[in-house]
Amino acid sequence: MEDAEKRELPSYSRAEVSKHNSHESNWIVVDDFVYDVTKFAKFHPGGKQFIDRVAGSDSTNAFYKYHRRDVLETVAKKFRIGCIREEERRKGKERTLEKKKGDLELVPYAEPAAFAPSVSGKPTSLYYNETHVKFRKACRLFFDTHVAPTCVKADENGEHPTKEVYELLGKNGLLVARMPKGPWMRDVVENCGVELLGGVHVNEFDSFHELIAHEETCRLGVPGYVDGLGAGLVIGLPPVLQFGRPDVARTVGREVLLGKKRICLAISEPAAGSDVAGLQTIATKDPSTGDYIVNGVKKWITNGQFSDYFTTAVKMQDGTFSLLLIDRAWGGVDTKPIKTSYSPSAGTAYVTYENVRVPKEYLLGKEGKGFMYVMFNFNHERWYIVAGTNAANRLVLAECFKWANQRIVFGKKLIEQPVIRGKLAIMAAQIEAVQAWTEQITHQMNVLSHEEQSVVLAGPIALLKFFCTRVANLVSDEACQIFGGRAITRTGMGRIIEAFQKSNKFAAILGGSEEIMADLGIRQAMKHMPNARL
Ligand code: HEM
Repeated sequence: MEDAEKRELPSYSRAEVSKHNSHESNWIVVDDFVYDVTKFAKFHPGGKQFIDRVAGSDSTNAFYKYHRRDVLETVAKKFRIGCIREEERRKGKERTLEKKKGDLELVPYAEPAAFAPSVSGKPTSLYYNETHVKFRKACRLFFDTHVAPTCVKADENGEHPTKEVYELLGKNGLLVARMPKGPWMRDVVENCGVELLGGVHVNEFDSFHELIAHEETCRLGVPGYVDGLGAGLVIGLPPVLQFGRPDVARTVGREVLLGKKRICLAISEPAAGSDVAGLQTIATKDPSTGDYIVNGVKKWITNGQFSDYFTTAVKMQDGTFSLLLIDRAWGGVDTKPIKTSYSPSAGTAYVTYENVRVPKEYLLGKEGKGFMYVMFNFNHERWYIVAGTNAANRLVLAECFKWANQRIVFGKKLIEQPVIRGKLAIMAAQIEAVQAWTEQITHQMNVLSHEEQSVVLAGPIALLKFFCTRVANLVSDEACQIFGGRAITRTGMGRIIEAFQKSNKFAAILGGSEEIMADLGIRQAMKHMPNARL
C-alpha cells in the first residue's frame, strides 16, 4: 500500500531534501516519505526545536523515539509532499515493517502460535483448520476498518460504542459469534440476514471460532471501550437464550444479536460481589397475576448505563434465588454511572429497581433455580474473560517487543540488554502457557455436552482464570518497567501499557476473584478425588 502511494507522489533525491534545512523551508524524511513541516514546526506538540534540529534530514530513527506509527497516518499525513527516489530508499531490515489493515502481526508471540507465520505454510495446530484462519483474518480486517480508527478517541472521551457500531457487529455476526453454541446462531443467520465473517458456515462454527471472536474484540488496546462492545451481552444474554421461555428467548435474542437492543448481567450488589449468596435484591410475587415486583440495587454492572435489558438475580421471599429478565422500558429501573479506573465507555452502572413489575413470562428457567443458572453461566463467562485477558496480554507483549526494538538507551537498542530480554521471556512463556491451556479447555467445550462441562470444566476454568489474571499482573508489571515513564502516560508511545495497567485488575475480580477461583479449582478437584492415600 505504501509502495503504491509512493508511486503516485513526486519523488526527490536525498540531496534535494537536504537543501530544505531552514526555518524558511523545512523538509524531513520519515520512512522514505518527504514531509514539509515548515508551517507545522511551531505547532509541533513536542516543541519547535526538535523539528528544527532535523531539518533537511532523514529523521526516521529520531521520529520513532517519540511517536507511535499512527502519528504518520493522522497528524503527519497532511504535510506529506513526496517520497525518496526508489534507488535511494531504505532496504531490508532498515525499512519499518509496513502493516496494512487486516494484516496479522509478524512480531514474535504477537499471535497465538497457530496463527504465527509458518515457514512451510502447513497448519501447525491440531485445534484449528482453514475456516479458523479465514475467520481470524476477516475479524482483524473488520476491527481494523470499522472500530480501530475511532475507538481510541471514543475511549478517551468516555463515549459508549454507538448503536451503529453495535448494528454493524450484529450484521457481521460478531455478536452471535460470542455466544455459547446453540440454535440461536442458525436462527439469526437463516432468518435475520446475519453473515458470519470469513465465509464461515453455521455448521462449521465451533468454540474455537468463538475464542477467536473474543480475542479479536479484546485486542484493541482500549479496555473500557472493549468492554463497552459487548461484555454485558457475552454474560447477560446466554441465560436468556438457554433458560428463557422460547418466545422471549427468540424475540430478545434476535434484538440483541442484531445489535438493536443491548443487555447486561446484573448480579453483584454493594454487599455481594463474589459472595453471590449474599444478594439482597428482592422479588415478591403478585398473587393475582403471578408477576414479580422487584426492589433492590445492583453495583458494578458493565454496560448497565446503556442497556435495554437486565438479566437480574433476585432473592425470593422463601430465600431461594431466581433469574429475571427486566426491560428498562417497563419503568422503575434507574441507572447511574460508576466512575472506575478505566473509561466510562464501558457503561459501568449502579442500577436501582423500584417496584419494577416483571411479567411472569420473563422468569428465566424455574423459580428458585437462579443460583444454578448463575453457576452454569459462570463457566462460559470465566472462559471468555480468559480469552480477552490473554489477548490483551499478548498485545502488551507485542508493544514491548516493538518498543524494545526501537528505543535506544545507553547507545544500543533496549532489546540488546539481557535484562530486557529476560522480561520478554517471562512474559512470552506465561502467555503461551495460558494460551495452550485455554485451547485445551476450548477443545473440551467443543466435545462435551453442557451438562458434562459443568461437572468436568468448572474447576479447570476457575484455575485457568486464576492463572491468567496472575499472568496479566506480571505482564503489566514487566511492561511498565520496559516502557518507563511512558507506561504512566495516557497518550503517545505507552498508551496501551498505561491502559492495561489501570484495567488488568478488573479481570482478577469480576466473574469471581482470584482467591475464590483458586479455591474453587481445588474444591472441585477434591469433589472428584477418590480416597487415595500414599
Ligand atoms: C511530520 C513530523 C512530525 C509530526 C506530525 C509530529 C507530531 C507529534 C505529535 C502529535 C506529538 C504528541 C505525542 C503523540 O501523540 O505521540 C509529538 C511529540 C513529540 N515529537 Fe513530534 N512530530 C513530528 C516529527 C518529530 C521529529 C522529527 C522529532 C524529533 C527529532 C519529534 C520529536 C517529538 C518529541 C520529543 C515529542 C514529545 C514526546 C514526549 O512527550 O515524550 N517530532 N510529535
